Amino acid sequence: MADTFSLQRVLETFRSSLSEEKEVYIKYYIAGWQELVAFMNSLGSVFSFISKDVVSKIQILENFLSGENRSHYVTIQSMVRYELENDLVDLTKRGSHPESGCRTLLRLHRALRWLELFLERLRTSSEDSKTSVMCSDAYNESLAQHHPWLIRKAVGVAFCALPGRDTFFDVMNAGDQTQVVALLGESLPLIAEVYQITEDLYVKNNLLELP
Ligand SMILES: CCCCCCCC/C=C\CCCCCCCC(=O)N[C@@H](COP(=O)(O)O)[C@H](O)/C=C/CCCCCCCCCCCCC
Repeated sequence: MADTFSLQRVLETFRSSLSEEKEVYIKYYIAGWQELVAFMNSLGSVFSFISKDVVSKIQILENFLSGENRSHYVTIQSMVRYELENDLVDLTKRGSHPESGCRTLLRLHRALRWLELFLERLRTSSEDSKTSVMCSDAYNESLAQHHPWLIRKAVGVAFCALPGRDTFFDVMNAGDQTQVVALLGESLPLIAEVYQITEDLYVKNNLLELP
């Protein structure tokens, strides 16, 4: 991974994650998250409890990708099929498969919705918009529904430490603000498509509430 964050690279990894048949390659999906985590780490230690959680989930998926059953973990679709057909998912309460690929990816999938909502707010924001407000509105509309009170409070504190809008535009390394807005406009439909394909798959298999 390169030293500096680049929104273009995030866009490319999510673009690579979509196959011609509209399946989602896990390898590129987690590569996109790795880029985002690198960005979050650069924001300071107040975010480390969040990045540790994402890194541990990426690690679980990477272990599947390199493990003996790796041929079943090429796409999210093949993973869901394999884990369900072989009873490898705890469906109602955590039991013998507490860290299945399906439940682990579901956590990142919910976070992808947060990212989509946040970036859309950033794209349409004005100069005096606050990143903490955009971030927390996007969070309340998505991930917060799945987090207990304590996590919601800790996340709220972390949001107060976010840099301002101009810094966000700068770190995206995509040129001036007009160019960043254009790139966000290009990235968002792609992120939304990856999100929707995964969402439809999870709905179809009744997997949206995995413990
Ligand atoms: C300029 C570039 C655009 C913005 C780049 C943003 C980079 C963000 C990178 C990562 C986002 C956070 C992803 C969070 C995943 C959370 C997964 C989750 O829900 N985990 C909880 C449930 O897991 P289990 O216990 O069931 O295994 C876990 O309990 C959560 C722990 C930590 C709190 C997670 C809070 C998420 C807040 C999302 C906003 C992040 C703000 C980052 C600011 C840029």
